[in-house]
Amino acid sequence: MKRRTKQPNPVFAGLGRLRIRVPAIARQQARAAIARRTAGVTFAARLAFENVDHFYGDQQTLRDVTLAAEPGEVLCLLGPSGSGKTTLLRIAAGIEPLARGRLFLNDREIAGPNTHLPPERRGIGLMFQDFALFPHLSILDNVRFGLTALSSSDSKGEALAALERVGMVDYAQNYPHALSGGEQQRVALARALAPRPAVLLMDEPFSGLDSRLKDSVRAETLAILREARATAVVVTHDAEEAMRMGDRIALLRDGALVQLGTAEDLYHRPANIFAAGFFSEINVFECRVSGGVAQTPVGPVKASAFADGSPVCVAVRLPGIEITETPCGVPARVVARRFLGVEELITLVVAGGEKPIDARIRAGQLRSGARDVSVTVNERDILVFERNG
Ligand SMILES: Nc1ncnc2c1ncn2[C@@H]1O[C@H](COP(=O)(O)OP(=O)(O)OP(=O)(O)O)[C@@H](O)[C@H]1O
Repeated sequence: MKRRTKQPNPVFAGLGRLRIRVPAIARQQARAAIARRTAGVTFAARLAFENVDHFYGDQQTLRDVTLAAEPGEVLCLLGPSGSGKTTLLRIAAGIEPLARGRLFLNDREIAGPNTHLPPERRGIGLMFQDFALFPHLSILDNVRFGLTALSSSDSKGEALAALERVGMVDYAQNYPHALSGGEQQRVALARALAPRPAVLLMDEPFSGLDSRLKDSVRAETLAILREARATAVVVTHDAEEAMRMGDRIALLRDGALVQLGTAEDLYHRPANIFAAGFFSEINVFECRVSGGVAQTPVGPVKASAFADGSPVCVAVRLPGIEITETPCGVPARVVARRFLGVEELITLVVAGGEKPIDARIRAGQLRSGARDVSVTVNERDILVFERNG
């Protein structure tokens, strides 16, 4: 059972979204504060994990994880549920101890066998999945919460500047329950960025938003992170979100790092079949190599890097399968079609294949009623892996 130290969700009291105008003087203060601070630039740092292990009781949660977020970069931690993404963030924030390994902020060790810098001294900001705004505090006071080291007027100026940056300064006197999910997300971002953390950690920051709002809020958040030049580590389980946001992506599975690279690296050169399947829909065929070729139900595939007799997995991306009624490839029969708008999902049985395969084609490309077809495969959509890789 998970225990997380999250603040309670704001209470939605069903009140209308009343926008309480802040005085013009407050907006001027906010703009002046931004101008003084060269657009609220943070001092981005490098956050590095070295050989980190972690356990919850007997269960090993992280296994020898080594990775770093470079200054000013957005690094996405991607992986299925339970792969250890949140645990890695909690270790970085200092709210979870590590069992082995070291954590560095620039060259300074902040956690290790003999070191544990408390969370409040790390200069690392944490933004939770549910935004964790305090329902009893105004938006302004929510953002001022992390600025207690400043004088009252400075903290007000900084908080207003942070709200101005996310386009929420006019809501400063409102309370969280009167804001939409997207507005709350922006306030949470302002609160996390206001103390100018060296690194900002974000745990599934868009998961509470509906899919339409998600795209725009994600784009805005990315723009704000870029403007603030913050180093950000963003947790997500959605590969497309990681590709949209991350300068680089760290893919985790069962607490271990599978691959670290750009979206292009992970899509075009996945380290194994798991990474390939995480970034695209694939058909998988298990076969043995003979004479540098793997014989699959959709035809022979070049596998010259593998010795004769090697067991391999051949992954074929769904859009890489071409279907025509002209007999020119492997004979197949259409057994199901699903219209998806721009595309169509086609399920086929291929002569000699044990199980049906899927293809994604442009909608309308294949005559309705087409049954006996030919299948060819685009070489760039084929990936071959060692069977146990
Ligand atoms: N407080 C806890 N006590 C015991 N086990 C925990 C605790 N928190 C997490 N776990 C377990 O540790 C493993 C990793 O959890 P973690 O939350 O880091 O994964 P995650 O990749 O963030 O998953 P999700 O995407 O579902 O949030 C899981 O098996 C989870 O059940």
